[in-house]
Amino acid sequence: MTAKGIRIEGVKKRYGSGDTAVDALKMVNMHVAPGEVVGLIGPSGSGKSTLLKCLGAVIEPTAGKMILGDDIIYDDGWKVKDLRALRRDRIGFVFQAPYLIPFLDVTDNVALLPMLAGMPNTEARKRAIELFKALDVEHRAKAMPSQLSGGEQQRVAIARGLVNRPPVILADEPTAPLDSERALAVIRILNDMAQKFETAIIVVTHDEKIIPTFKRIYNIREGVTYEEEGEGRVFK
Ligand SMILES: Nc1ncnc2c1ncn2[C@@H]1O[C@H](COP(=O)(O)OP(=O)(O)OP(=O)(O)O)[C@@H](O)[C@H]1O
Repeated sequence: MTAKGIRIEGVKKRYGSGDTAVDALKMVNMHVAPGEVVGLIGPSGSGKSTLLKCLGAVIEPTAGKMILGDDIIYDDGWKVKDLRALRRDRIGFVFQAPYLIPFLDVTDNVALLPMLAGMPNTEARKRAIELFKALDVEHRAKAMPSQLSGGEQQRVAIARGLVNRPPVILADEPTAPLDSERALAVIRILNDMAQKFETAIIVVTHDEKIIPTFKRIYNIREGVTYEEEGEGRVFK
């Protein structure tokens, strides 16, 4: 058992109340160690988005415990005062679409988040460029988002997810629009970044192309998580 990374114990989420109540999460147990990338899979309506929203402190669970690093962030109620800072500094998000701001160059797109956290512009841009080096898009640092290919835009979006050095990254269908080769490249990058920055990464996916790459998978069915061993095919 690791103290770091993310640990979820007995998390439940009920939407609404009375006759119309929906128990979207009935029993969620998960742990993801620093440096690990796990898959979260499950049929439509099984609770994947609800779980990501709880983990990302976007909605409040109904019960259970969530531990981030050494801190209990939720225990039948939020245990951190500033949820905005928690989302900004300790959780990185990567979505299916890159959602880059079209009128900022790609470096500013990534530097914006540390700047919101109070980092001076030059330092924030420097940090963005360091990530671009690791992600092999440094040569595009001054380009506008519309001048980048889809795969390059997704790498910039990954840099944005990593830039505040969060201990956890939540990736929601990050490879859905990509072909096989690019999808596997994104997974390889996420694995490299997880190890380099000791990040715990959760990838929600339906993408058959990448499911065999995970060493560990959480399968969620009707709001209950089941841990499974994955094939870990590419990264054995
Ligand atoms: N805001 C809400 N109010 C009431 N019920 C909700 C709400 N959001 C989701 N649900 C219900 O909770 C259950 C889980 O939904 P959720 O969106 O988490 O599933 P999912 O696994 O992400 O599905 P998909 O793969 O289709 O996106 C579903 O029955 C859904 O109808």
